[in-house]
Amino acid sequence: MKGAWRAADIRAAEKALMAKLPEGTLMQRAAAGLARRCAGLLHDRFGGVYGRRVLVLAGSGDNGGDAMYAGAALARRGADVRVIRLSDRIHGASYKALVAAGGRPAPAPHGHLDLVVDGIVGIGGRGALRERAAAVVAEAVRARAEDGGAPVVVAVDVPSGVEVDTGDVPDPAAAVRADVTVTFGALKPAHVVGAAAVHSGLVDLVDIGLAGYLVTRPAVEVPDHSDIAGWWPSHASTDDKYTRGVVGLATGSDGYPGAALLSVAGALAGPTGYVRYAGTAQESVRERFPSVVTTDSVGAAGRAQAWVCGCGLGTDERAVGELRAVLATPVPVILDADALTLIADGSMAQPLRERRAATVITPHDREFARIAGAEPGADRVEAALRLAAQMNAVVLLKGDRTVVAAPDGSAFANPTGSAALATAGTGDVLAGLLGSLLAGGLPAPRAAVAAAYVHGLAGRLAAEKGPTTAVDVAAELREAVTLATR
Ligand SMILES: NC(=O)C1=CN([C@@H]2O[C@H](COP(=O)(O)OP(=O)(O)OC[C@H]3O[C@@H](n4cnc5c(N)ncnc54)[C@H](OP(=O)(O)O)[C@@H]3O)[C@@H](O)[C@H]2O)[C@@H](O)CC1
Ligand SMILES: [K+]
Repeated sequence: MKGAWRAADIRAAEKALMAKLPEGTLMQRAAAGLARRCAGLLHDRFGGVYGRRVLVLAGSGDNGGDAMYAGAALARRGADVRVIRLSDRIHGASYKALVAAGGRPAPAPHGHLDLVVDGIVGIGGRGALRERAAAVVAEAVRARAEDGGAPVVVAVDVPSGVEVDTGDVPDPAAAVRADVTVTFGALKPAHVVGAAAVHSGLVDLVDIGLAGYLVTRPAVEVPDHSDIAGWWPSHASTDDKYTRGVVGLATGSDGYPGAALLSVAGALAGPTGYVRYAGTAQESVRERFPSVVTTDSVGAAGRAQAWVCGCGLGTDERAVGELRAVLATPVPVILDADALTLIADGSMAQPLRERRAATVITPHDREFARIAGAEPGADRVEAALRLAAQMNAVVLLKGDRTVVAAPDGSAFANPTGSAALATAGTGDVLAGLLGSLLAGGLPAPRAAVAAAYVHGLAGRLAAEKGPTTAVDVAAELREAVTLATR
């Protein structure tokens, strides 16, 4: 698990570390790491640094300082380095070093470029880029498009124009879109959540010795393969289908039988051996998945270790009764889609409050708004945490980088998201998989994180093969589980 810290926490750690080091050491470490990464990229793409055309965009703070010191290092290796100074007040020592190494000031982006180094703003940036910087970024984007996608864009610490602490991008047209972001000391939320995560491109973390000085809890954590593999319920040879956990699905309706099938497909790819389906789509479920035991209602189904409720369930009287039956069970419950619509008017407040086992809700932004009264807004992590605390439930807030927030204040960002998942029915697959993980005994936050991770991988695998439907995502789940858990 990697943590991401907000700017204030990074600054506090930096201060504590700097107190033990000679002045300027951290910037030298950061700039050296940045120069190394830039040289590596030039080497990979163009075979070397010598003669390559590099443009440094330098803002008024230390972010510009990092960029100009790195530019100086590249100039010393023979690169043709120009710098656009975006403020009258720029980091003096690094500018001098750059000029001494052969770098030259430039008024505007001009001609063919191989590499742009974005040192406009780092963790000191606030709001959308100011006019001058925004104009240069827009001009660089236009020139890049005309030049067939060249140059490579490297953001220093964060892509300029994003909100570091939230991952929001107030003006996407005027924010840098990086191929690679070279960041220092620790990840920041902008690298892992919201639109800013997409603007960051590949994120490369340079160690500057900060780790031991980050004493606060990270704002958000990011799982990797080893977390998922470590958490995934393993099967002892003595397990039978019951000890592996039974997941119950109260999903689908006459109007939406497909949602039942997709949620079952998701559940079958999880670690549990036994899936019970309770609903009006029993016939299609049995036909398509003969191993699933079906009944027409939650009341008639036997026991389960977790219930999934809502995907395609509808919002009629019958659906309300099924939701009440699910909420009354003493086991973990996932509320998705129509179940979220049904709880939005507050009519289920009491049964929800009375639950002792975990509740997980899986809203997209509009469903979130129905429950919370407003869309998540700029700070998706904070919004999800607030709702989690308010409802005493784990919130899985869907998005390009799905956020999982728990009532204990922990928050996670899923790194495997894919735009391919923004298509009808993928949420049903996710809910089924999540149900299986809960029935398999994972604590709710981990189950939600692991389900989002594997589901995201499946989305990517499906997208590699062409236009993606929820059926394609379900079909890739087994492969995704194998990849994530080995
Ligand atoms: N922390 C660490 O461990 C290390 C940090 N290091 C580096 O330092 C960086 C932080 O440097 P920093 O504090 O000087 O701030 P930074 O991000 O350069 O920009 C602030 C300036 O930008 C301006 N500005 C603000 N918003 C703006 C906007 N929307 N549009 C346009 N301009 C805007 C604002 O101007 P002002 O409001 O003052 O006019 C302010 O002066 C950090 O990201 C990393 O690269 C490494 O060297 C070593 C280890
Ligand atoms: K930057």
